[in-house]
Amino acid sequence: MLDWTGAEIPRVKELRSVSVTHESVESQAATAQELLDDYKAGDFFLATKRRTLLGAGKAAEFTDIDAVRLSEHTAAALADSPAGLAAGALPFDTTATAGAPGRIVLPERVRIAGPAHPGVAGLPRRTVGIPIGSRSVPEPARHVEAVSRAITMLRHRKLRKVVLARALDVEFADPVDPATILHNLVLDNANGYTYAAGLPGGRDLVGATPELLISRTGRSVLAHPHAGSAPRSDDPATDAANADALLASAKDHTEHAVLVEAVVQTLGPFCRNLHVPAEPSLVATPTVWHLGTTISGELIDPDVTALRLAAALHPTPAICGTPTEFARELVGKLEPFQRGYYAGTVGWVDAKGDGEWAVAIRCAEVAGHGLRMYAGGGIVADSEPHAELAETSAKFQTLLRAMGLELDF
Ligand SMILES: C=C(O[C@@H]1C=C(C(=O)O)C=C[C@H]1O)C(=O)O
Repeated sequence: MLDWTGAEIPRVKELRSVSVTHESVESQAATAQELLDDYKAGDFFLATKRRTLLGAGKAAEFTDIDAVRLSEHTAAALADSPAGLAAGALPFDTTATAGAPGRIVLPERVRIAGPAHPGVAGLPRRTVGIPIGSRSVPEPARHVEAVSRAITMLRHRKLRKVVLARALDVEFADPVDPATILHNLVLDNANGYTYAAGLPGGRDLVGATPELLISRTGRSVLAHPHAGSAPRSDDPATDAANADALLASAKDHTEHAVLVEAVVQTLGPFCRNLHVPAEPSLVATPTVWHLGTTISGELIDPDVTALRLAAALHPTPAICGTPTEFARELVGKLEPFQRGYYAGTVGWVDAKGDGEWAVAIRCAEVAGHGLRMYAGGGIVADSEPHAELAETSAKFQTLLRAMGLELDF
């Protein structure tokens, strides 16, 4: 099995100059399907409702634990380079000195096409491979215990919210190609952000998240934080009942309010005219319902890039908790694994500072013959431990479906 925590990752930046081509949809009419077909392990890929982006090759690479420093290096490199765009991933923990570093690449070749859907909808699915073993980390009963411990702390009011996750390892008979998982994820997810990013050590992060951490287009800033979840159901009546129960759930509205408050507080100094709807709305993914709030604002200082905003916001209480430091510490104590890039952020930033950064959830880290999937949920004082376990199972379905796996765990 893989050693998910022990890899020695160099925290140096390297830069070599190569010629870079930045082909946009205007200069080359690539289709989203072509970009998906051309994606290979190590590349950066992002499909959204508006566009499909493929960054291939590596003109320059920056790795740094400190997300703000990484955003500054990236902005400086983009100013001096014909690359036009940088893309990559930040880990969950951007404070751990020995943890996984953020990794930003200036690709040698960037290609942008229109949205993948509806064009890809009829494509055949790909077969990911034959699984030979799986393991829940921790055992489901231990996750329930961890949630119970967190609830005790929440009731003592040291904490308002904490997000606890569990992992699922799957090992295959043959090496896993992230391209096959990405292909199926793109087919399954017409909305949201379907992504792949090369990681240090030759691994790949692949996933489909509904959640936008931040986007910047000129002075226009958008965040779409999510908190509050309920499973989808194949039975329309149950599905609608689950959505109604979520909209009526005081616990889920509390989880959501803590998140929106934190996002608004962080964006406040960067933006004017922040618009925050009074109530969240329902977001549908193929596997989970969520509560989401679209927050928009106008950037005060145009030099603040999308990546700099992502560095300021991350980690939000959607994936960490409140207060941040205490929640992060508790996550480290209660989860028996390092999150790595799960619950980090993936995205791109261009030379103007525009970009999109999505919350890296509903994902797997792929390496060699195996992969590790992650799913978590926000816990507040009136959470119920077994319901939290069920919530993580529903969230695993995004990846399990894409891999054609029906696992009971
Ligand atoms: C942490 C995850 O999801 C986050 C937690 C949510 C919740 O607690 O309701 C909802 C959406 C995400 O912000 C995950 O999918 O692993």
